[in-house]
Amino acid sequence: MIKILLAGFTGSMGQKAINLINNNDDMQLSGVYAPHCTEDHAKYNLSNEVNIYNSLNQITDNFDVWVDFTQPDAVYENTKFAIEHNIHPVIGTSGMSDEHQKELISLSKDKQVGGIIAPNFGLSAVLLMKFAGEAAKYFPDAEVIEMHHQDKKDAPSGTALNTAKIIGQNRDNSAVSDDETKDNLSGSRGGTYDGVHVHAVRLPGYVAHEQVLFGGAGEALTLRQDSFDRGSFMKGVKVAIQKVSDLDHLVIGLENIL
Ligand SMILES: NC(=O)C1=CN([C@@H]2O[C@H](COP(=O)(O)OP(=O)(O)OC[C@H]3O[C@@H](n4cnc5c(N)ncnc54)[C@H](OP(=O)(O)O)[C@@H]3O)[C@@H](O)[C@H]2O)C=CC1
Ligand SMILES: O=C(O)C1=N[C@H](C(=O)O)C[C@H](O)C1
Repeated sequence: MIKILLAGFTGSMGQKAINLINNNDDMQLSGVYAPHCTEDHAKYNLSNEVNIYNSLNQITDNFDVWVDFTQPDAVYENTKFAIEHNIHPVIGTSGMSDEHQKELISLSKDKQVGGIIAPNFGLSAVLLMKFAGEAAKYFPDAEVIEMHHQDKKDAPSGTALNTAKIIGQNRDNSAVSDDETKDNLSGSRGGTYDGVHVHAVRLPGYVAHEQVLFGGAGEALTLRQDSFDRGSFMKGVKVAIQKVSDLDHLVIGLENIL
């Protein structure tokens, strides 16, 4: 039985994760971490046996896996806490800096605690990132457009940043066309990450979507993925919970365990 602590259980993803755990016989939701939540098991689909912890230092029980769907400003501390307490982190929360990721990978190697940070648990997004890396070898000129629901707290998305990083790692940066556009409206060319322009759209009705546009001489290639429902992330979360203890350090990306 995999004993799970879920952080962010009141949120959109947290509620989906509770259903996933409750519907899998090899998983047990043993605790939830929620600094702002007063006890209200029924409202959040929790059985009364599940402990609600309001601060990290209350967490004294043993857990196997820490599932995190919280907020960018909480995720580093949470992941560090999990690794330091020999709990395997399965991290979906976006917004962790490269420096923090590097530090936690190093900590996980020292402690030999396997874990995963997945910028995206959806297969369509994982494949889009893989294909973008391949396309970037032939089309070095590329831009990323991500589109999300209006409640998303961070921009650009973790998936978009990871896509830009993969493009930057796979293309010949000396072959990228010069861009001397004069920005008449600040921000109109988006932000740049590893030299790749990234644009973020926030609109009601959307869930999570991404396009990567590659341009070449007289031709273009467009890659697109759409998550129409948050349930689309749960297959990836399930695999991560089941396989994370096979790892001996923290890895970035679901593709590492598929
Ligand atoms: N990797 C992936 O495939 C996916 C990742 N995500 C990411 O997951 C995260 C959560 O998304 P979503 O569920 O939509 O967001 P929500 O805003 O719906 O939920 C956020 C949750 O985090 C809790 N929370 C807020 N502050 C803290 C804190 N300081 N410490 C611990 N918990 C806190 C909230 O509790 P309260 O309201 O009580 O403060 C709430 O339960 C985001 O970063 C998002 O980008 C989302 C979808 C897929
Ligand atoms: O906030 C979301 O919704 C999502 N966040 C993740 C991200 O920042 O990439 C994954 C997915 O895009 C949904």
